[in-house]
Amino acid sequence: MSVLQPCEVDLSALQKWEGRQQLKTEVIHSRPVVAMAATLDKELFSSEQGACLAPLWHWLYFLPETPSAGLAEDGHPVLGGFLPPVPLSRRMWAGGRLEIGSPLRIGESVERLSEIRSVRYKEGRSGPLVFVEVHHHFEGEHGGSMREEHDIVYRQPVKPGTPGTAPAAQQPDLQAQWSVTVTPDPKLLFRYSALTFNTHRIHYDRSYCNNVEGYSGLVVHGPLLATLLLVEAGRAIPDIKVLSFSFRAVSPILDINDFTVNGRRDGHTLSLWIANHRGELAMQAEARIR
Ligand SMILES: C/C(=C\C(=O)SCCNC(=O)CCNC(=O)[C@H](O)C(C)(C)COP(=O)(O)OP(=O)(O)OC[C@H]1O[C@@H](n2cnc3c(N)ncnc32)[C@H](O)[C@@H]1OP(=O)(O)O)C(=O)O
Repeated sequence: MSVLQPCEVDLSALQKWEGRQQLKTEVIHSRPVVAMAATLDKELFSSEQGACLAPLWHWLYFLPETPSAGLAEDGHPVLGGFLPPVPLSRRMWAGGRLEIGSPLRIGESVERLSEIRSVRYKEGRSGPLVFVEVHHHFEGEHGGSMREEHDIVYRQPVKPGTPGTAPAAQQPDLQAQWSVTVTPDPKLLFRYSALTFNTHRIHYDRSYCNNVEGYSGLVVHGPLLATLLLVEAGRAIPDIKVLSFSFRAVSPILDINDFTVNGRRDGHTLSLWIANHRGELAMQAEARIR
């Protein structure tokens, strides 16, 4: 039986995608690591053959291969292939969880098995939401092993030219031991979109972003914010080994203001967060370290 949600989302039709799988194999080449380090002005990570890939830098691999003719208006591949055809048009990266059994290594050939784990409908304070949870299992030829759960959220469209409903503001409840201010300029956003072959127009097309998706500035990539959390943690506490990482993007960071990358360590736990220019929480994360 078809279940229609208040915003006309036929959830049971979308849930037919649950269990769908995709298998890809790729060699972890050094070039993306060199380019990402240049983008962040950091020389922290080795790009030598056999070196461990920094946590979250695997997002520079297994990139989409959809031809331009197969892209939707928002720049993402047209839905209905691997991902279900959710009828809410505003996609965002909502969060994720990562368990690192053994880090992937540069030069290693890695197999990634992806599966649509669940499609869920929720009524959020900002409107109807559909969450698609995708699981990835990475196995490298030299023992690299990671499990990842990725939450993608779809939000309802806004009336062209009007601002969308913003999620409620929250204040971080922790005292930072380190805090770094970042200016999200167009060069940073362009380079991260290029490095991840991400055509989503909310990250580079200001007129589309303002007038179609209703954000008052370009949206900084969630995976870039998460990556910065661990890069700055690594600078604050050298030689940490990340065993697991989980994060949730609670409010968008826009390129019209600076933001801060914050963290603190309590034993084997890192509490990490991104705050906007008003000090409000935009992303919260936790890492287990050794
Ligand atoms: C790459 C890429 C895209 C991007 O990078 S987009 C930029 C990064 N992402 C963001 O900026 C997302 C920021 N978050 C939000 O805007 C809001 O959190 C969101 C997702 C619109 C939801 O806000 P609401 O205020 O409407 O939601 P509620 O707090 O009322 O919660 C309703 C239920 O949803 C669950 N939930 C909320 N947020 C998340 C989340 N981030 N992850 C998982 N689940 C979430 C919440 O727990 C509530 O569930 P209940 O079961 O308790 O009802 C690219 O596209 O590739």
